[in-house]
Parts: sequence; structure tokens; C-alpha cells
Amino acid sequence: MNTEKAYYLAKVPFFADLTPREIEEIAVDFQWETYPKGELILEQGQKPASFYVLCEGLVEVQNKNGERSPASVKTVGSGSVFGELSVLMGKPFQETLLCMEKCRVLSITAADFARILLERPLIYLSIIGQLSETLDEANQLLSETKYREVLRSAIKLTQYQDKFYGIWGSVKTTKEVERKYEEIQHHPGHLLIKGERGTGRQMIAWYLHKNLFGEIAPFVLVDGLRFDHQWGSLKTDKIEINNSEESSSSQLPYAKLFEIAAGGTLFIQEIDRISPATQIELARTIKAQPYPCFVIGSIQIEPRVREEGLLPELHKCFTHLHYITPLRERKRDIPILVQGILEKLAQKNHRKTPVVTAEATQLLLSHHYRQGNVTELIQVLERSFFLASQDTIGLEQIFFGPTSEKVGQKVNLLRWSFIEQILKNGNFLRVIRQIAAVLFLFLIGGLIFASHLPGMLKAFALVWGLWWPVITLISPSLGRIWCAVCPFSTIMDFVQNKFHPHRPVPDFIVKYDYLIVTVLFLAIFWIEIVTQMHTNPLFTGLLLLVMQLAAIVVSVLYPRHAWCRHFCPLGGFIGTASIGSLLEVRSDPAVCLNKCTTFECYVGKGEVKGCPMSQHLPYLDNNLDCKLCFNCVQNCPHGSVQVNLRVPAREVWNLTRVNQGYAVFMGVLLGILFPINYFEPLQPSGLLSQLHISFSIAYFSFAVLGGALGWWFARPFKTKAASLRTKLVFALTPLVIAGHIIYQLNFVPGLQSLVLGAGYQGPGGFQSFCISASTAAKGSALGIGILLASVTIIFVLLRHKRRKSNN
Ligand SMILES: Nc1ncnc2c1ncn2[C@@H]1O[C@H](COP(=O)(O)OP(=O)(O)OP(=O)(O)O)[C@@H](O)[C@H]1O
Repeated sequence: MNTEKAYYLAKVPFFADLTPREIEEIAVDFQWETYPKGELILEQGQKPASFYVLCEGLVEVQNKNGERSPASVKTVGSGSVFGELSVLMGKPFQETLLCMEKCRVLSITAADFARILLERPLIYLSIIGQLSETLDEANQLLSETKYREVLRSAIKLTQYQDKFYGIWGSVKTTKEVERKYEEIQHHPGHLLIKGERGTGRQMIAWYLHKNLFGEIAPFVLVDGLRFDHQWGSLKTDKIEINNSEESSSSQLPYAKLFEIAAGGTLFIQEIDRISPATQIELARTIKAQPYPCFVIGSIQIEPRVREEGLLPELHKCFTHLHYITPLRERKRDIPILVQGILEKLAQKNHRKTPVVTAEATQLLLSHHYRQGNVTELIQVLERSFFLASQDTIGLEQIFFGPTSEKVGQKVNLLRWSFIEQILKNGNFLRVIRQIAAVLFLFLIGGLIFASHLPGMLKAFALVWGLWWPVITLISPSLGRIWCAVCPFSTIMDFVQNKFHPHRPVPDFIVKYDYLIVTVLFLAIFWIEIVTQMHTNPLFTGLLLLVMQLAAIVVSVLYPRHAWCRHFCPLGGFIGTASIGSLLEVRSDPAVCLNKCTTFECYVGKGEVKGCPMSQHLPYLDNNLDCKLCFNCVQNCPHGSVQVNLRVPAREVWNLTRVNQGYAVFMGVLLGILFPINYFEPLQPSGLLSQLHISFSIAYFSFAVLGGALGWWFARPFKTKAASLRTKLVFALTPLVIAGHIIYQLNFVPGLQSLVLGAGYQGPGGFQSFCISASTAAKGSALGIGILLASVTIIFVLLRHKRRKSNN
């Protein structure tokens, strides 16, 4: 997308001096707009909020109140630019733009354009150059004045009225800033602010500026990292200074910068990133004070301390120092900041201020803010605010930490238009879901009430001999593809359309869902075994009915597919297996975070609901939480969602956000492999054996042992980022799945019997010459499981080592 934009932007004359990379960077801020034939893009007298680049189509430019005399009308095509100066000068537009045919334009808002101009003064020079050409202003001095005028207007546009709301925090935090203000008021000088990213260095600079000089005075923000590149062109300035003894008659290289900031503040962000030579020149200029202004420099103190690059010559210019403590070391400020941020958001969006649940507050407090301190908190809360449909923000709406990474090779299946059409249209999947739901209801009815019919016996054999084994086999390869058509969900959707539940899922369910899934899975599996359910159609039918009823109850109580996400034992098993799958749904976090403000993937659009698993796509990095419903493919207006074929199990070594509690479930699944494979096939005899005492003791003991080991190894489940230990537990997925395939193979002979027309006969069919085919299949499954688990573990360790050495 940005490449296409960059292609058109590269044709704009005043971007001509930019490198292709710079053009790609600025392209992010431009948006596509389409106008039909006959529509006005801009009208004379209108104050344009954006400037436009015409990419496709023809536009008639009328410059005298819509008169159509040849002199006042011209037709322009692709590559023309409109409104750049009006935007900068804040003046009404001089012409009317009428589309002669369907037009596609790229637009950028005034504030974004001004920011780009401030970051890249080279673009100014080009604009000014063109301005003098078009206006035929022979006098270069005029363009110099214009230059400053344009620059100042751009600065005004980027002033901070909207950005900073005020300084929130505990009394200690606000007092510190107040004290600094008084100190500077009484002893004027320059200020150096030290702190991590997002701690509010810029905000404090603006606060001091506003109180010392007022909002109208210029507040010029300059980035130290690009200082030489961006402001190097001003070095040619020759300003003779006579008011300072030391620098009398010397030439000051950056005097023009000070002239722009005169009477206000020059804020140099990351001042220590300026090259040493320039730092010395800057120190000279600050000392000489060619134009009086308040200079504030900021230095980033990273979590892992970077060597300061500020030269003593420049350091000496700052008579005041302010240190801002990182947010993680002043947690008392967090609830106050949360309240302030949410109140402002609510005010801006005309909504009630949401209440943050106790668990969610706890999560916000426990997070180790490293990425961006208050900025990180603001981003998390903004997202939660828009994701929460009710006035409550709970654990489900808080997405923390890093987004999913772009890792390795993948093939996006959506690049083939027929796949894209099928998934975007949604009708195909809808029909399959509906057929599956009807068949499923017939199956339940038949198993309970008509199992004596021969057809039903065959269907019953299919449930155990085909359905379960196939689910166990396809999940590790194609992910939760079964969930995409699961009849439980279709029936749940049907019920939810009548009830529209709104109450949020309680936090304790969100927090401990892995235990719910684990306990339900253990209980159902145990019941299946002790009741010999694979030989009993009635029990099988009842189990399916009970599960469906439970799913309905949950979906009447809670929105989305809370059953699938927090309760379904089958979903838990399939989800865990699908961690190793070939197929994934992911998005491009850069597009989601930079462009999207409406979060359709989460909240839904029109008829199509939002993510049933309450996932915000840029943060989705594991298949456990994706049931391949493809709603996000239909909902995303930015084309950010991808359906990828990838290296199997890749997510295990790249996991960041998986529900770590599932390590307990993994442990349990691993633990029960021994009892289910060795005890269950033994045929019970006698009353006590009927209760499978020895099996049950072994089953639950191994389950508890496995679960406890999983918990112990992967703990603590404190943050959302997956630790190495969690990844190692998930790396055992192939082994777990192999074990369960081995168990399921016991039922496959039932299918064989069915095909042969003999009806279901239980385990023990399929013999070959030397060893039984089932023994061979089980041996192979075990071998493959061990091999794949070992390879995955090696990858996890290698990747971890690489990450560590990169850091
Ligand atoms: N104490 C605070 N009260 C209210 N808002 C705050 C506070 N501290 C920081 N913020 C907000 O956090 C955001 C980041 O602040 P600011 O831009 O000043 O950070 P910074 O330290 O300059 O880092 P960066 O270079 O990442 O911008 C701003 O939106 C600011 O309003």
C-alpha cells in the first residue's frame, strides 16, 4: 500500500529531494480518498484541513468564483498538488477543484504535513523555491521572509494544545514540576530534562513554556537524532553578533533556529544524539544568545543505561536539571493517570467514563512499563476504551506489551483472489456451518432416541472412528479449522442473536480459564473412559447434548464466543494442538497501529461480528486464541489481515502473548497419556473393576502431577509476555498430540469395520503380517512426536540465544 503511495508521492516536485526511503516514511501519513465525477474536492474560500495530491483522474481548477472563462479554468491531471500553502498559512483556498472524472487523491492533514515539514526542512526549501517561481518573486529576500512565515505557521500547527491535557500524578510528582517552574522563573537559564521515553519530558517542556511565555509564543521542537541532517542547511546562516563580548563579530551557525524560537522555547529532544562537532557549535550559539529564547534539552535514560553523549561544553549551558522517574518506579501515579486519561477520552468521545475492574487495575499496576512509560499506558487505555462496548474495562480489553512480530517466510493465501473472495464474502463458510449444525442436531437426536437404527450405528461409529481422530490429526496441521465450522458455535450464534448478552466475562474467568478448560477436559475424558462411551450411543449423544446446553448457557450470559475461549475443553485441546499448525491468521501490526482507529477486527462491522475470541489482531501471535472464523478478514478496512501458510510450530519460538496458564493444560495432557494408553485398554472385570479404580487413581494422579509440573516449570504467569520456560512447555505440543493420536488409533478399527459393513467392534481390528498395523501406526506417531518436539525445543533455545545476543 505504502509502495503505491510512494510511487505517486515521488512525482510531487517538492518531494523530489527526498530519498525513496524517506518518501516511504512520509507515505504512511497520506490517506487515499476517492471522488466520483462531478464532485468538488475543494471549494474557493474553504479553509482546507488537508492538502491533496492528485494520483488518478482529471480535475478542473476554477479560480474566479466558478467562472468558466478559459483564463480562469484549467484542467490538470495526475501529479498535481493542491492546498499545500493554504494549509500551512491557514488561509482560505483560492480555487475550486471539480472532478472531471473519477479521481483518486492522496491527502494529508494539516498537522501531519506540518510535522513532516518540521522534520524535513528540505521540503520547505523546495516549496519556497516553487513559490518564488510561480509568483515570479524576483526578490529572494521575500522568499526568505516567506520561509520564516511558513516555518512559524507550521510550528503553530504543531503546538500542543491537543496533545497534553495536564500533568497528572501523585502530589510528589506534580510538586516536583511546580518546584522546577518556580526555580526557573526566579533564576532564568536553560534546562536539561532526563528521563526514559514517554515519561513526559516533552509535556513538561511544554508546560514550562506555556507558563513562562504563554501558548502563543513559538515552541520549536527539534529532534537531536536528525538535527545535523535536518538543520544542517541552516548552517550557512551568517549572522553577526555584537551583543556578546565573547562572540563579538563571530558567525553563529544556528542563529536562524534561534530566530525562529525567539521569545519562546527551543526544545531539543535527545540533545545528546547530536554529533559532537554540532554540539560545540550549538553550545556557542546558546551562549551567545543571538535571539533570546529558553532552551530545553532532553536526554533519554534508557532502562539499560546508554552512555551519555552530551559534551561538557553543551552540558554547561544548562543551569537547571530535571529528572523524571520511570513510571514503573512511581506506581502511585498509575491510578491517577488512568482516571485522567479515561476521563479525557470519555469527554472527547461523548461517552461515560468507563470503570476499570479491580483485576484490570491490578494488571495495569503490575505491568513493568519499559517500552514507553506513560505513552504505553495511554495507548493501552485508548485501545481498551474503544474495545469496551460497555462502560467497564476488564482484563479482556487490555492488550499489553509487544505486538506480534513479523517473523520468517510465509505465503499469504489472500493473494489468490478466489480465496480472498471466498473468505471475504463469508457465505460459503456460513452455509457449511449451517449444514453442520443441522446434521449435528440430527446426530444428537438420533444417538439419544434412535440408536437402534442401522444408519445410526454407522453414524455412531463415525463419531468415534472418524470425527475425533480426524480432529486430533488436522488440528496440529491446519489449526482450529474444526472450530471454523463447529456446530456448537453456530447454535450459540443463533441463540445470541436473540439474547444479545452484554455483561462482560468476569475477570476471574478470564484469568483462570485454563483451569476451567483443564478440569472440564479431565472430567469429560474420564467419563468417556469409565462409561466406555465409545461403545454407547446413548451416552455419546447425552455428552454432546450436555456440552451444547452448557455452551448455550454461557452464550446467553456473556457476549462473543466466551464458551470457546474460556470453557470449551475440546477447543482447549484443539487450540493447544494448533500451536504447531501450518496455517495462521495474523495482521500487519504497522498498518493496524498506524492507520486503524476503529478496530473493526475486534468490534465488528455491520452484520459481521467482531472477533469471537476477543482478540485485537495486531496482538494476536498464537493459534490458541484464533478459531479461524475469518470475521477479521471480512471486517478489516485496511487489508491488514493475512491468512498465512508458514513454517509449522513457528509461533512456539516467537510467542509473546499466549495465555501462559495453558502450560498447566499441556502438563495435564501429557500426564494422562500414560494412564489412557496403558490402563484403559485393560478390560475390567468384577464390581470394583467396573469403577476402574486403578485407572481412575492413575489418571487423576498423573493429571495432577503433569499439571503441577507444567505450572512449576512455566511459572510465574505474571506478565503477558511468554518466558523461555513457557515456550519450552509449549514446545512439547508434538509429543502431546502424538500421544493422543496413539490413543485415538484405538478407535479407528471401528471405522474399518464400518467400511467393511460389519458394524463397530471396538479395538483390535487391522492386523498385518508381522506386527499389527495399529502398533506400527502408534510407533510411528510416537517417533514423529518425539522428533518434532525435540526439533521445536532446539529452535526455541536457539532463538532465545539469538535474541539474547542481539540485545
Ligand atoms: N504526568 C503526566 N500527566 C499526564 N500526561 C502525561 C504525564 N506524563 C506523560 N504524559 C503523557 O504521556 C505522553 C508522552 O509524553 P511525552 O511525549 O512528553 O514523553 P517524552 O518523555 O517526551 O517521550 P517521547 O520521546 O516518547 O515523546 C504524552 O501524551 C503526555 O501527555
